[in-house]
Amino acid sequence: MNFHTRKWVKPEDLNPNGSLFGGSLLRWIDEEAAIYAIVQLENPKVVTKYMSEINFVSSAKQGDIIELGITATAFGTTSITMCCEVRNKITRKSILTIDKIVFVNINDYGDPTPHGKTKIKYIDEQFEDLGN
Ligand SMILES: CCCCCCCCCCCCCCCC(=O)SCCNC(=O)CCNC(=O)[C@H](O)C(C)(C)COP(=O)(O)OP(=O)(O)OC[C@H]1O[C@@H](n2cnc3c(N)ncnc32)[C@H](O)[C@@H]1OP(=O)(O)O
Repeated sequence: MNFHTRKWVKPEDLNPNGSLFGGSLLRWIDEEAAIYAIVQLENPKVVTKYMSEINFVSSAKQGDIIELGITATAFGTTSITMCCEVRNKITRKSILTIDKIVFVNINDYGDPTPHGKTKIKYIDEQFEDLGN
């Protein structure tokens, strides 16, 4: 899994216990998964359909640097399924895992539409396409 995005836990991200607010983390994950799905499906119109159980493994605190990792696990006809892990950038300790996040490729009317993708496209392949 590639950990593309790093976040610095700031005072505005904290819950009353002084640790990272779960809602902030989920917002960052939804955004990260949306960007991943847009890039993979090459369509800016995608919506979150489903998230499986969210396991908050350990907490993060103010000043921690955390990193978000997303990878595709399955390509359906109109959907893409991903898994996610968030960990501490320095200690590599796991903070959260989600086994299954499903995004659906939609058309201008908001209806599911086939994306035609079957496998992960890596960054270097995307640059190769641009160069050719
Ligand atoms: C480089 C370019 C830069 C561009 C720059 C732009 C930046 C701009 C960023 C914007 C980024 C926006 C990111 C928004 C992220 C949200 O926040 S979206 C908001 C929250 N989500 C929603 O509102 C969605 C509401 N739900 C719906 O509208 C409808 O349920 C949907 C999603 C259209 C699906 O409709 P449906 O009738 O349920 O569809 P259905 O045909 O039954 O199923 C579709 C697929 O979902 C699967 N599915 C259905 N139910 C489930 C389930 N419970 N579990 C798992 N899979 C399921 C089906 O198996 C099917 O998959 P395939 O077999 O086709 O692969």
